[in-house]
Amino acid sequence: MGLPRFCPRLLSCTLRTPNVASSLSVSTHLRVPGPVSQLRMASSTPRFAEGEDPQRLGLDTQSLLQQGWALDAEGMAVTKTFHFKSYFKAVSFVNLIASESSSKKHHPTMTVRIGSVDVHWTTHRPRGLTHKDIAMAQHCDNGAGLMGAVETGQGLKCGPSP
Ligand SMILES: C[C@H](O)[C@H](O)[C@H]1CNC2=NC(N)=NC(=O)C2=N1
Repeated sequence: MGLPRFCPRLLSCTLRTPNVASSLSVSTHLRVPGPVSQLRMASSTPRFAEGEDPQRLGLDTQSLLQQGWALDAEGMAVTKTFHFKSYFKAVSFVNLIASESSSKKHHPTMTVRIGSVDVHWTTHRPRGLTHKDIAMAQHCDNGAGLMGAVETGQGLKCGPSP
């Protein structure tokens, strides 16, 4: 098995000044589907659902953002990827969250990979971020600690060992 071959066009992109325009052009070289205008960027402003207390939730949301959570493009969801040393730990984490979701009747979208889990919390009705999303995101952070989550880059990865 040989070394990965570099794409000269991609290399020239990454060597340019790292401003927004160049990172967009790198993304198009990496074949992100759809036009550049549809690229999803994280929002910096949370949008809380009707009936929520933005003052209280605002502080809690800022704490989450400092702990590695991000807002989605519309500011209506919080997302985070948790990394694990084994697939079993990743699935156990999913089950832990699933159990709390069932009891609280509030459910995430989760994508399980061999050594990581993407978690996405939003509220569908009323539409936007609610105290339930914030509480469940905090529960995820606690659960990840219990399951031995590791730093980004330290999780199990698919593919041949080096
Ligand atoms: C009736 C039931 O409790 C509701 O449909 C719940 C189910 N789980 C949910 N989960 C999430 N994430 N958002 C919701 O609005 C939601 N609604």
